[in-house]
Amino acid sequence: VFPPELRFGILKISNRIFNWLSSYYYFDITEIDGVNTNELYNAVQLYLSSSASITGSRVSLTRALNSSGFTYGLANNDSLVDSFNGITAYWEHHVIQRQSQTFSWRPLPDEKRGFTLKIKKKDKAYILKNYLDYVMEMANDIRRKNQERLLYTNSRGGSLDSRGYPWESVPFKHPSTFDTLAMDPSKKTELMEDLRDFADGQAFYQTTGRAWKRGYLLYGPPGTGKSSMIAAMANYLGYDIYDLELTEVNTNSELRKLLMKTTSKSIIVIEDIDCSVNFSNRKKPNGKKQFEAVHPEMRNAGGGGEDGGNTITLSGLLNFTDGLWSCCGSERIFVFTTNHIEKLDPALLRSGRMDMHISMSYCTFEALKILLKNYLGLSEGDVEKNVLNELEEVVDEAKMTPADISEVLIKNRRNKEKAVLELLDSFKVKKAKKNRVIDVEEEEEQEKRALESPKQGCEESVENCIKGNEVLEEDLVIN
Ligand SMILES: Nc1ncnc2c1ncn2[C@@H]1O[C@H](COP(=O)(O)OP(=O)(O)OP(=O)(O)O)[C@@H](O)[C@H]1O
Ligand SMILES: [Mg+2]
Repeated sequence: VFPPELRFGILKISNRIFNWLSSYYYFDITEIDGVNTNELYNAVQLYLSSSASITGSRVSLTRALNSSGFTYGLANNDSLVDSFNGITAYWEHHVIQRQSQTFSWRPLPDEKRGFTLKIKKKDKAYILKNYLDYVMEMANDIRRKNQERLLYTNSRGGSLDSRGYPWESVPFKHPSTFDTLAMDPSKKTELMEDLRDFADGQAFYQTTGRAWKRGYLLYGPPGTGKSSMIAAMANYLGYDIYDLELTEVNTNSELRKLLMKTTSKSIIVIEDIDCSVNFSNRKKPNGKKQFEAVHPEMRNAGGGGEDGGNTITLSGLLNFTDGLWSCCGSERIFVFTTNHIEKLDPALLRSGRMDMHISMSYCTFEALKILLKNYLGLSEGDVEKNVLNELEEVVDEAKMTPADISEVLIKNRRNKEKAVLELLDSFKVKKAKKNRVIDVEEEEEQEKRALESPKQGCEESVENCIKGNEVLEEDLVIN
């Protein structure tokens, strides 16, 4: 009816009248907010997935690759009513096909998704203040209760996915727990208490003005349970794991972006930190510390600035764990692992950065008892007294890792007695080998000393002689 030039104006006016007459407010929660993924969208989806199953509305069912459970979701373009403290909230899910893009800096998903929340105007203040916080909290709870934790990796390098996310994730299902971890019980209890204090310590961190984060350095020989310990930590606290592959990160700013995209209640892991970075090249000619990632192109790319050049610098890594950027989220744990703690820069080790240094070492008798219980179901009383005594005698000197021991136990697990005896044999063989090596080394050392001694004596006498002359000369000058 109306001419085209009037249509837009009339639509605008009619919208205003409608809004004025309507007793409802509408809030749009889109999946992608500008360039970033909207966390509220994901939370609403998860929260409604629990309510949708109750009200019997139409739901969409998904099961992610490798996932152990189904995820319910509000079906496309479906709606649902939820009530919160006597207030009614209407949710609607929109899915619109996106028009084909001619040009975009970043590819966007084919569908544009979002939720619309409809609430009475009089409830606006209350809903905005309490309800949305409640939705976020419930979503976090649901995720934790599902026991479905995620393991994230940045193996794609610096490239982002269609939702602007640099991390890829898979469901995390490592079965390691503190019960299955063989280590000194007192150390284990100390660590578990520390983790619990951290997770419950929001108020403490707030009052002391500290960022709510904690750093752990796990060090020790290969096969002593460092990676298993990280899995146990994640399972104990119900946190996600971000496994940061430093060799895939090209610059400090990329590192910072990765950090910004991690969520709270997570463990950020850098495994084998001494191998991911080139320590031979830490000192720049001008004396500044350089911390180049071992990356073929980067080695050729050369220096770069202290920050933001072509390489990751030590200061970039320190900022990542301890600087202002490290608290862009909260409740985060940093874990570094290494086989060679002596190779690490002291700046990385100081408290505040790595709050706890945990040594994972060769199997002790206490740890052995845990392995026997877990692998063979044998308690201390089930093993013959003399065998147990022998095990206790040799275990420390044998210097076997829990990984070596678990191999012997797995191989013989059908016959428990044989498994224990074979383990004892392995201990003895290992101990004997070690003693032989020590004997040979000592012999070699003695031979070397014998060969060097006349020469040493000669050199010493020459030195003394020179010194004597110097003294004489000095005396002469003084006189
Ligand atoms: N302390 C331990 N308690 C129980 N099992 C262990 C322990 N240490 C090692 N294992 C077993 O040995 C295997 C290897 O352990 P893990 O990968 O945790 O060692 P790591 O210290 O991370 O080694 P690396 O330094 O080579 O990365 C695991 O599958 C685990 O079953
Ligand atoms: Mg490991």
